[in-house]
Amino acid sequence: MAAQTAVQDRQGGGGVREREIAVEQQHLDRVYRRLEEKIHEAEFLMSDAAKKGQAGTPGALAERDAQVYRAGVHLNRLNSEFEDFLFGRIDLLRGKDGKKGVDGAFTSVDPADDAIRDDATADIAETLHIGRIGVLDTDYAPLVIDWRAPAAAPFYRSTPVAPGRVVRRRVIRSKGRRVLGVEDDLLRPELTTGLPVVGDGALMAALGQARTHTMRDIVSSIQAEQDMVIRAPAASVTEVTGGPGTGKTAVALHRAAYLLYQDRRRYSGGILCVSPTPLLVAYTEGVLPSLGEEGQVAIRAVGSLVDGVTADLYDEPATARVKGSLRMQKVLRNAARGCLDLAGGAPATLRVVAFGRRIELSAGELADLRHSALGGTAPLNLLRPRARRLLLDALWRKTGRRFDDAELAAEERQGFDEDISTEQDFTDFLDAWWPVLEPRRVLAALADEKRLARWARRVLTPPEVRRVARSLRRDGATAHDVALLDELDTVLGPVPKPKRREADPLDELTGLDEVTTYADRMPGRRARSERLDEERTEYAHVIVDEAQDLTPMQWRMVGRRGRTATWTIVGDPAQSSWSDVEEAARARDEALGSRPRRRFTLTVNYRNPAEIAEVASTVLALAMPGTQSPRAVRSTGILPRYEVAGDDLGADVRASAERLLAEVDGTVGVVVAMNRRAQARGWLEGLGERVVALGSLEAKGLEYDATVVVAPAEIAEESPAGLRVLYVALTRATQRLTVLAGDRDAPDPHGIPDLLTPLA
Ligand SMILES: Nc1ncnc2c1ncn2[C@@H]1O[C@H](COP(=O)(O)OP(=O)(O)OP(=O)(O)O)[C@@H](O)[C@H]1O
Repeated sequence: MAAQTAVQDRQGGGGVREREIAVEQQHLDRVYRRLEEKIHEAEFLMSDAAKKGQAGTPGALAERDAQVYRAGVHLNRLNSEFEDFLFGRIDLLRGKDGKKGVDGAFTSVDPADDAIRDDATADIAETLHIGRIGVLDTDYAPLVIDWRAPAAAPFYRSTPVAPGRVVRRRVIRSKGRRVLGVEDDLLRPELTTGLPVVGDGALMAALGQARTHTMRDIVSSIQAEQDMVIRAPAASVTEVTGGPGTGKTAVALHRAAYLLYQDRRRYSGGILCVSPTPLLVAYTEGVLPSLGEEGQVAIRAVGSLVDGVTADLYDEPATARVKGSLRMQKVLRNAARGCLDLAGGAPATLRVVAFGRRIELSAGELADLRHSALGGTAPLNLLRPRARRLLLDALWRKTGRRFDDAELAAEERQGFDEDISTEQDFTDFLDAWWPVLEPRRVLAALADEKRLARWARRVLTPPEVRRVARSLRRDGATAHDVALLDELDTVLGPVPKPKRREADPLDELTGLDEVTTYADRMPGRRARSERLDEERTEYAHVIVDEAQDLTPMQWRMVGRRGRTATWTIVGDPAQSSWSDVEEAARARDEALGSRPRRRFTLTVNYRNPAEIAEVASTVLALAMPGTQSPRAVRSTGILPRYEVAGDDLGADVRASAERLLAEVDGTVGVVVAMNRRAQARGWLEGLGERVVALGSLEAKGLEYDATVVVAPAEIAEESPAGLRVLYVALTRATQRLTVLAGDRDAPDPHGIPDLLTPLA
């Protein structure tokens, strides 16, 4: 019966949709009335706190700060204009144990034994609305359940196969205070409950929407296998693999929001999310604020993990391979030591005057001293005091002074040390002989091929040396250089800072760990929050997106930021642009140590229609034979278009892009080989903001309504991992794909390049 009702309503039976929208509107109105009351309460608390500001005793001030903090956070969240503050509803059968949890909802997942009568009728015992934050009514009944609360889990987890207590799942679409639509999924179609069912389900509605240049959250349509990952306990390492479009990035970001909700105090230590490119950071960084979370999560490109450096260049694949390999550790250690000699200006000998006569350390003696100072593994800048001491010891020995009385000897020695070490000649010598080294200076020194060859002897081959030196002579840095700088930071140790200025009174004001969102937004405190962000080098949780692309040296860099952290790592080996997959896997193991890992696999492709996924899978079969493609969740009936470029590649690319712009409402991405990036931008000039040109490596993680993949063979031949990079390029479109064969492709009579032709 109910199933029949559903069918009728999906076919647009009467005013059911309008009636159901009106029902949800009523609920939303009630929620907003309650929110307004709570905003007034929070405002009252704020002004009350301001009055206490005049009280003056330390206890009152601390209480005031805590109160201002709490009220501010609250007010901020309430005032945020969420496009769809309330987005879900579940109608449930009576639960097994009839117990309620702290959020006011029944806790049992399973229906009571007698919840369903013999004639397959049942009553709805509980209706829960799900939203971005929880709201309780004056009588503590839940008006809205936070999507991360345990009571909201069935909204995401229930499936027709395992529905639990859920009879109907509804996604509510609203804008501001207006409900615009509802989409229902009936999870127990066999039951008669009298619930109307409207629409075709929320997932398909979400997937069909036009894309913009920023990622949307998926909070209203998270699927069961994704929910398992999002809510997995934060123990040690959570590893998620899955093909393109399976929601790995989305899931990782929602997990960050979930972890903060679960244990805000623990994660006040910060969550770091590492992304492969600045483009992917820009694409994803709006998701957490839309989930009501910001402040505690830093999303950074792997090339922006070291303060003061931004990677704005790319390395050729062969250079990246060398710079990313673990062999660079040895080269950098040699270089750091070598740089002690390079600083220049240190006289060959050290001469000082003591006790009225000259004393001198010869070049040979100095070399021995340096050798013994360097024994051990401490960072070079931290060895400077030791080097200074060894110099003073050696000079003292040269004075030939002997004392029978130990106390007198110690006194004399102390006087000697003070005299010598304040002498200009000695301090100048020390600065030149054991200079304080900065990572950038050492890295710059590697640009000299002869020097690098010396430091890399028996570690890198001559062609490798040439490549690395040449790449470092450019102005700017790559994401691989940033990992080298970070390694050097460890090899060299901290650069002694000039004396600290007076303590900032704000440092004392916020004893609370959760300085956070509210404090960040207070005018005048911005500078402090930025400073905190800069100073934070260790995090409580580290998320690595596109983990398959981190080089061993980058793993070391990221690993240093999460020594005591829990981890979420998402990636897909089939999309790796790193040529030595095994070396990267070893480095990952080293970064993660022996922490236990919990593994998940996502299996459904939500991005590409089946028609596009099929083309991509032919390339996957070449790139990683035997790898399973994820199952595309929908099909559009629109086949990829194949074209063959003529003499003017640029004009053909532009024409393809123009055609796609006319066919889709949202974005168009044009993917070219890395060395054509600038050229491609020129081809698309004037076509507007909906279209972008991307180098193959820049396309990682992004998506567009439509894409043009230009000259597949060029992309595939760019590097040893080229076929995997091409696989990435082919999996970016949500609706339409055009493949434009170039010079190096061998298209068949239908224009299909040989690389994209299924193997016989
Ligand atoms: N449950 C869902 N509901 C709605 N949209 C979803 C869902 N899961 C994923 N998507 C959408 O599918 C697209 C792909 O998601 P995402 O970028 O997170 O995938 P990915 O696995 O990281 O892909 P890739 O490996 O290609 O980078 C996004 O547009 C995302 O919003």
